[in-house]
Amino acid sequence: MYSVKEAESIILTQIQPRQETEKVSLEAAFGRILAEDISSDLDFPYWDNSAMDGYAVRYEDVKDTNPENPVTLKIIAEIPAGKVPEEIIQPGETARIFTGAMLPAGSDTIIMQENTQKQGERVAILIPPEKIGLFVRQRGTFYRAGNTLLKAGIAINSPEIAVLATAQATELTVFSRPQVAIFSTGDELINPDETLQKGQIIDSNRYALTAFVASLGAIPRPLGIIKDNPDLLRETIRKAINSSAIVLSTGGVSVGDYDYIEGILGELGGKILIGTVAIQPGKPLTFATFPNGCIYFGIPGNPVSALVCCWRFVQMAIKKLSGLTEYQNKFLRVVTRDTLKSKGQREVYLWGKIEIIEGVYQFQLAPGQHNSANLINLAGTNALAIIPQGKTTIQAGETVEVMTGLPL
Ligand SMILES: Nc1nc2c(c(=O)[nH]1)N[C@H]1C(S)=C(S)[C@@H](COP(=O)(O)OP(=O)(O)OC[C@H]3O[C@@H](n4cnc5c(N)ncnc54)[C@H](O)[C@@H]3O)O[C@H]1N2
Ligand code: MOO
Ligand SMILES: [Mg+2]
Repeated sequence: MYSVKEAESIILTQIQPRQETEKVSLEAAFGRILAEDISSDLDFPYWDNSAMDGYAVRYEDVKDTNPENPVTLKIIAEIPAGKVPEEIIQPGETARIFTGAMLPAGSDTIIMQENTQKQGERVAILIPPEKIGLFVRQRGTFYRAGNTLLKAGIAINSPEIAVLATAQATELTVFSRPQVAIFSTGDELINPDETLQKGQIIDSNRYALTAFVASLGAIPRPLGIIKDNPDLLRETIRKAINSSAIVLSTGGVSVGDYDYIEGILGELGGKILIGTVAIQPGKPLTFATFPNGCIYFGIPGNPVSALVCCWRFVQMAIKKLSGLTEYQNKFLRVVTRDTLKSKGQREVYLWGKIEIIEGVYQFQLAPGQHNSANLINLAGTNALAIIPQGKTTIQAGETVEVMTGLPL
């Protein structure tokens, strides 16, 4: 049995970022992972421009002005945004200017309108600027042409979309989304639209895992419920490993007589690198690789175990494979409002919520039973509190390590 850290390292070692890329338009780039470094041949700002509606002045002219005896300047031009100024500001002159408009030659400072008083063709500058260059957005001060703007391996969200638009990257190269096959195993399972007969269980894992995979930007390929029948399982697994980058099955990985997954993976040429992990819930996690590069996660069937394994292990695997540079899980140390208990044998993950209470993050256990079959109180959670192996109690008020960012 591997520790959680050992299992994490075994899994990550096997996963290489995919090489397949595709071109997408800027409009279709949101949520994708950039596969090329982006740079621009434009400085940003593109040219010196005004940060305020006001007057473009020479600092020398106005630095000693005051409200009692203001300097007045002759207005020789009006420069709205978009206009290229032709006039050169000489001593004693100014130009009316608006936010975003190009600075006229000769001027070096902007006086905001509120600190002036217009007097026909002239304007009185009532308050001196604190420094030369005030309210001028100088060319190239945010970005110099030719440098890297965005690095390959980042997720494209709204801020990156703005940068890409400004860099005129109307078509860009992103990593293509990996396909993830998903199926549930078990004779007892039925689909949610079927009538429950005695002894049966409604398949929730397939739906949970499909949503989980989609939330990571990969393409889920749900393959349904497969009976605990070695021939059916073998055929399904064979097809899945030949058509997907990652395969996720749930159930059939423990020590029961109907737990066939591990044996079949071996028969099909899979290399089983993990059979059990000292994690609760989720101990019978199976991890295997195939010669064609396919990665297989045999995930325990209990619904909470299934999602905890996905969050702890499959999440980073999908992220790394998808090309994301930041694929590691995120951990925080926060105060727990509840006392957290463990038998001490495995690393225990308790589901709950981190909430901001009086401005500080705190962890609160999900109410109800903490049982790996209780998927009901998993709803609404956003974090897993971790009790290290060997530790039995973390008292309310103490700090606990919490894994955040669950893609629910
Ligand atoms: N003798 C032992 N028994 C068990 C052990 C053990 O170490 N020794 N480990 C337990 C742990 S921990 C877990 S977790 C489960 C894992 O079991 P399997 O992965 O083999 O899964 P199944 O036996 O097929 O099912 C377990 C449980 O989960 C329900 N299930 C299965 N699939 C679904 C689904 N798609 N949707 C909803 N619920 C599902 C299934 O009905 C069972 O109740 O083994 C323990 N046993
Ligand atoms: O490890 Mo199992 O996943 O507790 O139910
Ligand atoms: Mg079983």
